[in-house]
Amino acid sequence: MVDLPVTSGCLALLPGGGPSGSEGRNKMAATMALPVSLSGRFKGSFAYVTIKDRLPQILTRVIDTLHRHKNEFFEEHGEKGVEAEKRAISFLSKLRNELQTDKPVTPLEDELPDAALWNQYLDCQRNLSNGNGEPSWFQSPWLYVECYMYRRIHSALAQNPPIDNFDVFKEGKAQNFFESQEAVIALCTYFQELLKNVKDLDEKQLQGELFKLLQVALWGNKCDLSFSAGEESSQKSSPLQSLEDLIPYVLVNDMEKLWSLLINAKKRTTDKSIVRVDIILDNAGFELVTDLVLSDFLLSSKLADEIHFHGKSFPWYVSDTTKHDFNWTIKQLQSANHMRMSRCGINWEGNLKKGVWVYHDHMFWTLPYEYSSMAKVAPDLYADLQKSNLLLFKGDLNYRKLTGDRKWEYTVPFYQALNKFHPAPLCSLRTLKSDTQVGLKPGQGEQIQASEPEWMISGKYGIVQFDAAV
Ligand SMILES: O=P(O)(O)OC[C@@]1(O)O[C@H](CO)[C@@H](O)[C@@H]1O
Ligand SMILES: [Mn+2]
Repeated sequence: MVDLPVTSGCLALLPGGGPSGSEGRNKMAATMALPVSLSGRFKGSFAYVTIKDRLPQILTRVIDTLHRHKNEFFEEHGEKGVEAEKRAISFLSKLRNELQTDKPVTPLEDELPDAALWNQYLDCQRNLSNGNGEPSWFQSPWLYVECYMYRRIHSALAQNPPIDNFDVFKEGKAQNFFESQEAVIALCTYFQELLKNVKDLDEKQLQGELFKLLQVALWGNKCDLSFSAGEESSQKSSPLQSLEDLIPYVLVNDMEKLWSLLINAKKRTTDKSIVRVDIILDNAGFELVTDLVLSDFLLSSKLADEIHFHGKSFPWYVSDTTKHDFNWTIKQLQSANHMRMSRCGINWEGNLKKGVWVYHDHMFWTLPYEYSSMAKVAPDLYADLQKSNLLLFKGDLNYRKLTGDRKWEYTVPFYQALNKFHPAPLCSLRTLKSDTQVGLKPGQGEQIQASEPEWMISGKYGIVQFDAAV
């Protein structure tokens, strides 16, 4: 892990920050004020309901999980394990109380490598509040306090050896994987059949298969567990069957642009150059399998030569993928009692060994920053992403961080909401589970709103939204 500069915090909120581009669109983004952040201070908003109801529920589940594992901790570590469990539970109960009573956000007291950055970020939030009280759970930006909660859960465990490596969300992630078994089999079977003749497909057919697997990866994002506050949320039916019916629910559909980018990159590659695609992962379980199938397709069809995966360095937003989840999933597939599934697992392990699949985790992904701050906060990560031909950002939280989690007008161009975050061409594959959306046609949002007030938070709608980074 690199040393991050401790001097930067809430960068996007600093007036005049960031490079000033010569291009017209750049200038516009630099001079326009950013809309206000989504926050629990807007009573009745989705942020408010999440902080009031869903986050305390998640904390209660975490506490229950620790209780349920008490005997296991005792068997593994003796009395020390039980003591650690008690300390972690009391830390988490205190956290839940702070949240529910809208107490000020407190500095982190652990000594993990990112603690200084979090505390710096808090200082910045304090400065921004301009004497309007301390940053607190309901008053501060939703994105900040929600990320902070997951960092405090991490702290509760990390500070309490010998249970410091226990992932409180592991069971839920595994359950989601097992309950999606039928859908995983259907997808692996389809894919293994496709592989048999992938070399003979003409461009039109290749495009058709890419579009299918992109949509499967998009709808795979319905299955996250923080949304259901940890209750089961798995894929029961074949993910390929309903794609046609779901097309009207794809509100922004830039798949053609993705195709052009990939096919042109493939045609331009020489012996020395390679096409690299990066996937900024979201949830483990079924969604991760859809991402791995898409990645395998990109390699097998030679649309890409290398895939780089970016996961989380500690358990995050209940179902997000850590390195352990990534390796666990591939192992599960490998050892499955189903030929097509195990074929997939074996191939994927091979891809990792050959170095054509590379897994990364960077501290930045579990910090509260919006992505427009990446170039300053994590220049090494930004520089790495610049080497990519295409960045695929999976899921809702990534979209919130791409667009800064603000009250944007629906018709604001995606380019503008990215607020100078353009390391490489990028695309968001996301089902809508929070009330922020840009890049819609005039009237499009209002029209859906009129008949379906929950359209932005139900996960029923999705986007494949592309930015060319020029
Ligand atoms: O990023 P993901 O997994 O698609 O979704 C995470 C998520 O469920 O967490 C937040 C609610 O707590 C929502 O904003 C968001 O939809
Ligand atoms: Mn997630």
